Amino acid sequence: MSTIKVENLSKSYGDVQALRDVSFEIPDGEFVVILGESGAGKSTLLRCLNGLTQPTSGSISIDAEEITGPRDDVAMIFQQHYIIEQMSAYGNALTGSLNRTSFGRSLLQWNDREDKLAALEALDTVGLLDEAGQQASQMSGGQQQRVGIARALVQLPNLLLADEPVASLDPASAESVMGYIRDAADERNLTTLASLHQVNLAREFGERFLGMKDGRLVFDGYREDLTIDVIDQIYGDIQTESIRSGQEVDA
Ligand SMILES: Nc1ncnc2c1ncn2[C@@H]1O[C@H](COP(=O)(O)OP(=O)(O)OP(=O)(O)O)[C@@H](O)[C@H]1O
Repeated sequence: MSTIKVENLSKSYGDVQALRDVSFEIPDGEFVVILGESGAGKSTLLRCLNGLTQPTSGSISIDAEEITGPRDDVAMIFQQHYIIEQMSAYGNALTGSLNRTSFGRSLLQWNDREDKLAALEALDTVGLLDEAGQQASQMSGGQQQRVGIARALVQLPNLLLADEPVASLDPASAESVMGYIRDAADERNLTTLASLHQVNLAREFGERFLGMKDGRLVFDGYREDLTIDVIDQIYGDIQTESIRSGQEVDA
């Protein structure tokens, strides 16, 4: 539920220029997929958006307010689940309210009624309401990732970021988890940016696409504009050979 404006964003790590003069705007509620080869700058862009990395130059604003560090209303889903294995799915989801509750209270589940309702609603969104009491360690990788999504939703974010959220899952689980992320974003009209390696998944779930190469934004457009030639431009020919023959693609 936020408008994002990225202006002339650059980031260098010593001699490595991870982002080069990247600019774009995302209107409220759009679902954006970031594509690019390994090292193209996708994670750096997401880390700048969640305030964990300071850009070398340029700026990012959310609803006209410049990002200067981590914010409670920006949630991130990672490739690794980072969930607490000994805790139930419900307990893990509740930790998303940490920004509103002390960690101790959250661990003891002394949360407000609203937080508990938010946790149950989020578990419902990711199809895990019936498994709310199940210990996370007993769950599959895909279920654990859905718990991670629920936790991000309990944070009540205005901006949802996902860095390779399905990279460690098998193709069927990856598709299912992407579906849950998309549904969660649609239900809550959440502005979302997700980086993905799998071009086919990106085309299935993305609304708008940002293509990155060597730290530059080389494509910004919607599904109908994401042609094979554009994918060639982002990845080179190897990727698209498999797309043409209809195979699953992993960048
Ligand atoms: N903390 C860091 N220190 C030094 N160099 C870094 C750091 N983080 C990223 N880089 C470099 O910046 C460039 C962009 O990296 P980034 O992780 O943003 O790319 P990416 O597109 O997310 O790649 P991947 O898909 O492999 O995660 C790469 O050359 C990478 O080696």
